[in-house]
Amino acid sequence: MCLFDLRDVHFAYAGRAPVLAGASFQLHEGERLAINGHNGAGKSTLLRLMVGLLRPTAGAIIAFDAPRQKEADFHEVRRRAGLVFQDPDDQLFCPTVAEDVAFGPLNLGQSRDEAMAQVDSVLSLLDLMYLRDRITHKLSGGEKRLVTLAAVLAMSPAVLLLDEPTNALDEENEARLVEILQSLPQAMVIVSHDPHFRRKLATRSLVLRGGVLGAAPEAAAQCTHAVTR
Ligand SMILES: Nc1ncnc2c1ncn2[C@@H]1O[C@H](COP(=O)(O)OP(=O)(O)OP(=O)(O)O)[C@@H](O)[C@H]1O
Repeated sequence: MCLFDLRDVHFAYAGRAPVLAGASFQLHEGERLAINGHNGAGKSTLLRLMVGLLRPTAGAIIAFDAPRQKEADFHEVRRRAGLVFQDPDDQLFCPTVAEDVAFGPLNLGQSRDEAMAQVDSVLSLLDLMYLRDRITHKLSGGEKRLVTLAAVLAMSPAVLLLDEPTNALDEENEARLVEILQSLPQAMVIVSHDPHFRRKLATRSLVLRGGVLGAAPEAAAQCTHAVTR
């Protein structure tokens, strides 16, 4: 099944030069697609377009087999595709870690008990139970990064969109993150500047350059699926 199909997507921020100039790619079930590209190439912009936080100026976004255009179209997309933002402070806003992780499940209609059980399950999976009752804004950068992943996983998304997930992580936590992500069944898009991390996880790699996506040099060593550009 094709989870995302971006076709010839163009995008520019108001009054700025185009960031995306015909970006196309597909994400299929079971894939871990790495996207690389220089600073400012538009990788975070691409992820934001996928979940409707930005709208393309031209082109099509098809997600979970339906074209998505209006805000209402993206509500379902945001339930099924969890975006871990590059900056954890864009994502964490509750007083405690447990409340931040429970926020998504509660928003999806789970009872308080169900949400709290989900919090414990996800924090245990990530070995983060020791952070459960900590005040979120007093966490270290790496701790916040792991909590944002927990908050997204708590919503059991079908697709994970990870924007620089290793930022601020030490070697031990990066290795643990690799293990966790390898063990997850979800398809994912991994935006990362870390070639080692990409090599360990990606089943396919693309590079965003000049506003379009193309095959990455490291792709030769990987198992490849349908690459559209
Ligand atoms: N809200 C905004 N308003 C105007 N320009 C923006 C905005 N957000 C990003 N940009 C610009 O759009 C371009 C693409 O930014 P984006 O964050 O998508 O790049 P990126 O590839 O994720 O970069 P990095 O690797 O540094 O994280 C950059 O030139 C950036 O300065």
